[in-house]
Amino acid sequence: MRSAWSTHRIREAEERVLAVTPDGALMRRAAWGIARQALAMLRERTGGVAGRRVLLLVGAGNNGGDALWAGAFLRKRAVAVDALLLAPERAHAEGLAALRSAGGRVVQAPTRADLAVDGIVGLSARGPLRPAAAEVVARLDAPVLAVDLPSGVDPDTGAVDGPAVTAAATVTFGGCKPVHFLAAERCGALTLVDLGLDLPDPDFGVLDRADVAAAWPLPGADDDKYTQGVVGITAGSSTYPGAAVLATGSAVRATSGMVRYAGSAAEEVNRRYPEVVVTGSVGDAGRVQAWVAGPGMGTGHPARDVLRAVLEQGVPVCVDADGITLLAKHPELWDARDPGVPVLLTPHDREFARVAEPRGIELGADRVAAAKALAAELGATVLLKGHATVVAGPDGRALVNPARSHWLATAGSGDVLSGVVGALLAAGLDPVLAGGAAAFVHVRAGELAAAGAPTSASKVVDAVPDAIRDVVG
Ligand SMILES: NC(=O)C1=CN([C@@H]2O[C@H](COP(=O)(O)OP(=O)(O)OC[C@H]3O[C@@H](n4cnc5c(N)ncnc54)[C@H](O)[C@@H]3O)[C@@H](O)[C@H]2O)[C@@H](O)CC1
Ligand SMILES: [K+]
Repeated sequence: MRSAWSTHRIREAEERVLAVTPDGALMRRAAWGIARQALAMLRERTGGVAGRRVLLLVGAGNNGGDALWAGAFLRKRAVAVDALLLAPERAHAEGLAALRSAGGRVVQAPTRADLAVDGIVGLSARGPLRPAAAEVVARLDAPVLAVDLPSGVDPDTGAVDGPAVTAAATVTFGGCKPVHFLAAERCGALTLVDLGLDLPDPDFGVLDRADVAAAWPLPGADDDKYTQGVVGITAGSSTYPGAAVLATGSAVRATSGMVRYAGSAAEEVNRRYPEVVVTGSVGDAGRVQAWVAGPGMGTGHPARDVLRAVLEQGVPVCVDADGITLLAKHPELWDARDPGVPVLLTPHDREFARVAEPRGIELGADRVAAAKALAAELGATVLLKGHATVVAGPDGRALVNPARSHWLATAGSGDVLSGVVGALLAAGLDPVLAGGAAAFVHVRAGELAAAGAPTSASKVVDAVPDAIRDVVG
């Protein structure tokens, strides 16, 4: 698992190491990491390094200092290095001296380059690129290697509110920052240079394939259809039977355990998935180990009563879509649950706001903080959908799942996710891990279904087994 720390935590840890490290040693280690990556990129793109051209974009602080030192190292490999100083009077003095004495040039306007190094702004970045930097960046045609993070993107939230760098690669130092996962597409390939920092618990973790494989429940020799966890789905309505078919189908594809469906779309569900045991109501459904409630179920009083019946059953519940709206409209529904039993909400932004705003929690740029605050307030796990999905538990733990493509932005995609979450909750996974692993497999299924062209939620459902195979295989 990779982890991310907000900038103030990285800074505190850096200061402890700086206090016991010779002056400039940390910066030179960081700069050497940049130089190595630059050499690798030059080799890969141009077949060599000697005589290739690198343009350094140098801002006012230590981020620019890193770039200047990296330029000095590159000169030693006979790379031609030009430095464009965006705040000449505040450029890092030692770094500039090192570059000059290694034969680097200071230029007044961008020069032709095989690679640009973005040392405009790093940990202290606030807001988008200022106009002078924005103009230079807009005119670049070389690939960009970002020092620490792509300038103009908020380091702690990944928010982009104006001109910003899109890097082909980023080299960061000491520990990853939230931007690296919340705006992964701006960072390109990420490398971490170890600075020997003693870091506290991270702000959030990022599951990799091996973590999801280790967590994914696989049937053993002694398992039957009941022991792997029975999933109950209550979803759909006469207006929206499709949501029931998608969520149920996705649970069927995600587990070899049993799936039950309770609701008014029983016939449609059974026609498509004969292996599902269907009934008209939650009360008649029989025992399940977890429920998924909400997709397309409506927001009227009958749906409210169904949700209450589900919450009263004392098993983990994934509440999605209309279920979330019902919880916002009828906060007393929370009283129906046993507080010791996990509830996992899977809101998109508008659903999140419906539940959070009456409780004084705003969904601002810091999506991780907002999801954590709502999870703590509700005593429930919150999976906030978005380009990067955030899963926050009531105990302060959080996971982020960066998306790698946009194909999952399609109608019914959320119903598919909730079915996978349900399968994992029924198997007994911790809800934060269930949310994180489900989001991971959901993204993979989306990629497989799309294969580079628009797809549909039904196709994503069908791709779930391939996605699981791809992860656990
Ligand atoms: N602290 C350390 O020990 C280390 C720091 N390192 C580098 O130092 C960086 C942090 O350096 P600094 O704290 O000096 O600050 P930065 O270099 O991030 O920023 C410098 C100044 O830029 C200005 N600025 C802020 N937002 C801007 C924007 N949008 N457009 C233009 N200018 C803006 C501000 O005046 C800010 O003080 C890290 O990102 C990393 O690259 C590395 O050398 C490793 C060691
Ligand atoms: K930067």
